[in-house]
Amino acid sequence: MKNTLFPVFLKTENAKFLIIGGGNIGLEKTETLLRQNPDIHLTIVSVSFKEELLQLVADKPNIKTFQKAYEVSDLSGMDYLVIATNNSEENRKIKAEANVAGIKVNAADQPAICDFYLGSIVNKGYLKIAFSTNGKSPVLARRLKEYFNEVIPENIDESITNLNEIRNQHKGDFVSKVNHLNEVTAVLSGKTGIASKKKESIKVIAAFAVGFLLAAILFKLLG
Ligand SMILES: C[C@@]1(CC(=O)O)c2cc3[nH]c(cc4nc(cc5[nH]c(cc(n2)[C@H]1CCC(=O)O)[C@@](C)(CC(=O)O)[C@@H]5CCC(=O)O)C(CC(=O)O)=C4CCC(=O)O)c(CCC(=O)O)c3CC(=O)O
Ligand SMILES: NC(=O)C1=CN([C@@H]2O[C@H](COP(=O)(O)OP(=O)(O)OC[C@H]3O[C@@H](n4cnc5c(N)ncnc54)[C@H](O)[C@@H]3O)[C@@H](O)[C@H]2O)C=CC1
Repeated sequence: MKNTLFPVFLKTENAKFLIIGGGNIGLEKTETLLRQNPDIHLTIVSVSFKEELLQLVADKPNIKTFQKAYEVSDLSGMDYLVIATNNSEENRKIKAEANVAGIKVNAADQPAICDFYLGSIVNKGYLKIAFSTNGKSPVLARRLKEYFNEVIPENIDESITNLNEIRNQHKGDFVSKVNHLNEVTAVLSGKTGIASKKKESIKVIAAFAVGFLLAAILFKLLG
């Protein structure tokens, strides 16, 4: 089993995104990008647009739409491209031209021509988790997102903010700062008795959850 994907978290403030294709998938990907940054710089080029997509972007000056067929000049100045047309031959041509222009490409239903995959995203304020199954089962990525959305407390942001304050106010050198932060977060690491017990119970719960999920999948498959 080989998994060579390298997860990164892109800064979107200054990046320019392009979507080619304004149908169902174009709409889905636009919603996905807007969920991460409502002010994202996005251009959508499409021969025709789904009405819902036009309505979604109507009042957003940061999103530009061009009703026309793709041309290589559309790539000018773009950083990331999501291809979502219904023409896989055209998609391959767009991908090749984008790569020549140094642009990284995602193609919704053609993993073979993707330079990167989109993940299933848990958003809890400053905390962000992205799941990938290396393209093998996107639905499982979505299920994991739903599960962790439920189990991670909404107020995790308070802990992150508190730790950030400790971090910023620390007057010591790098080593003493890391030592201090290690101390205050030791309860999470399993180095204390309480944490190891908690960890054990979490393992048992996780094993049950996975077992339950597998049983449910088997039940569906067989029945
Ligand atoms: C390779 C990848 C490329 C990419 O799109 O980036 C890809 C490819 C394909 N998806 C397909 C199907 C489905 N995709 C979803 C959902 C999502 N797909 C996403 C990502 C990815 N999908 C990348 C790999 C991610 C990874 O590594 O796990 C998510 C996580 C993120 C996002 O899209 O934003 C998003 C969840 C969003 C959320 O969290 O809600 C569902 C379920 C649903 O819609 O509920 C189904 C149906 C069930 C199923 O098949 O599992 C098909 C077959 C199409 C066909 O059969 O025709 C292909 C093509 C193929 O595999 O050949
Ligand atoms: N809709 C879905 O849930 C899924 C769709 N797919 C696949 O993803 C692809 C896209 O799906 P949809 O968004 O549903 O299709 P769609 O037909 O709704 O949208 C495709 C859009 O691309 C535009 N387009 C086509 N050629 C173009 C070009 N040369 N330049 C600019 N725009 C162009 C069309 O005008 C149209 O608006 C299809 O290949 C489909 O088979 C795969 C999995 C699920």
